Amino acid sequence: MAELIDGRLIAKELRAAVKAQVEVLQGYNVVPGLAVILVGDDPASEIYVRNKGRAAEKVGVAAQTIRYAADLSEAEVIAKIAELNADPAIDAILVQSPLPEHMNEQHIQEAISPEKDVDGFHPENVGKLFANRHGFFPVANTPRGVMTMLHHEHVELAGKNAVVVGRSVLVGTPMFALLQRENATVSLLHKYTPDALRHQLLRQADIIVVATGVPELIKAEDVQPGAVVIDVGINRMEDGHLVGDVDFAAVEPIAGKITPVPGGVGPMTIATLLETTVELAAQHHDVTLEAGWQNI
Ligand SMILES: NC(=O)C1=CN([C@@H]2O[C@H](COP(=O)(O)OP(=O)(O)OC[C@H]3O[C@@H](n4cnc5c(N)ncnc54)[C@H](OP(=O)(O)O)[C@@H]3O)[C@@H](O)[C@H]2O)C=CC1
Ligand SMILES: Nc1nc(=O)c2c([nH]1)NC[C@@H]1CN(c3ccc(C(=O)N[C@@H](CCC(=O)O)C(=O)O)cc3)C=[N+]21
Repeated sequence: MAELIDGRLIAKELRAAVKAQVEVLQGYNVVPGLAVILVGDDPASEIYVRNKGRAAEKVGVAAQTIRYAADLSEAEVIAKIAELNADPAIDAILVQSPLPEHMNEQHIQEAISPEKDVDGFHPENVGKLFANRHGFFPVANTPRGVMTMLHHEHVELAGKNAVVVGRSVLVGTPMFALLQRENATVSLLHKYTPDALRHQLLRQADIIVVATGVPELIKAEDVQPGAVVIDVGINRMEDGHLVGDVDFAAVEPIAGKITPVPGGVGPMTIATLLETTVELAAQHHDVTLEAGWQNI
C-alpha cells in the first residue's frame, strides 16, 4: 500500500506561508498583483482560472482575470500584454493555455516581460533554468510544485533514477531540468519512445512523473515496488469524473508513495503560482524575503 501524497494539504501549508509573506510585503506598501488572460471559453480553463482567483484572494494577492472572445487577434493580446508589462501594479502575467488555433503561443510567451513571466515560459527564464543559474527567476509552477511535494515528503533525489513521461514546455521539460539539477539521473519520454522502451525504463525508476494527458497510461507492470509516482495528468471522463495518467487502483498497491487525482499536483500548481507571484513582487520592489520562507 502506497503512502498518499496529499497535495491539498501541502498546498494549504504553502498558501499559509505565502500569506505571511504577503503581509511582510504590505509593510512596504506592496500588494502583489497577478493578471490572468483567458482567451475563448475552454471549460477546463474556466475552472482553473476560477480556482486561481479564489486562492489569490485568500492569501491577499490582487488577481484580475481579463477575458476575451476566441476571435480576438494575436496583436490585440500582445497589445494588452504590453500594457500590463508597463503597469506598476502588475507583478505577474499569465496567459492561460490552450490559446485559439490562430494564435502563436511562442509570440505570446515572448511578449511577456521576463520579470513578470509567472509561468516561466519566456526563453530567457527557460534558458536560466537550463543553464543552472543560481538566484531567483520564475520556473513553471506545475513542475516547481512537484519539487515542493517531493521535498515535503523527504524523497531522496541525488543518485536516484527518475523518469519523466511527457516533454511539454509547461510540465515535462522543466521537470527534467529541476530533477537533474538535484542530481537525479533523468530520462525524458515522449510519443516517439517505443512502448517496450517506455516499459523498460519505467520499471527501473525510483521516481516517476507522468504528464501526458493519456488516461491511465501507467499500469501496474510499469512500476517497481516502492517507487514514488507523481501523476500530473488531469483527464475528464465522459461521466464528468477526473482520472490521471496513472491507473491509480492498479499502481497504488505497488508504489511507495503516490499522488491522487484530483487532490494531488493540481492544488500545488495554484499554490505555487501564488508563491511565484509573491517572489516577483518582492523582486520588483527590491524587498528581500527571508531565505527559505516557504519552510515546508
Ligand atoms: N495538475 C496540473 O496542475 C496540471 C495538469 N496538466 C495535465 O497534464 C497532462 C499533460 O499536460 P501538458 O504537458 O500540458 O500536455 P501536452 O499535450 O502539451 O504534452 C503531452 C506530452 O506527452 C507526450 N505523450 C503523449 N502521449 C504519450 C505516450 N503514449 N507515451 C509517452 N508520451 C506521450 C507528448 O509527446 P510528444 O511531445 O511526442 O507529442 C507530449 O510531450 C494533461 O492531462 C494536462 O491536463 C497540465 C498542466 C498542469
Ligand atoms: N499558462 C498556463 N499555465 C498553467 O499553469 C496552466 C495552463 N496555462 N493551462 C492549463 C494547465 C492546467 N492547470 C491546472 C491548474 C489547476 C488545477 C487544479 O486545481 N486541479 C484540482 C481540481 C481539478 C478539478 O476539479 O477540475 C485537482 O487536481 O485537485 C489543474 C490544472 C494549469 N495549467
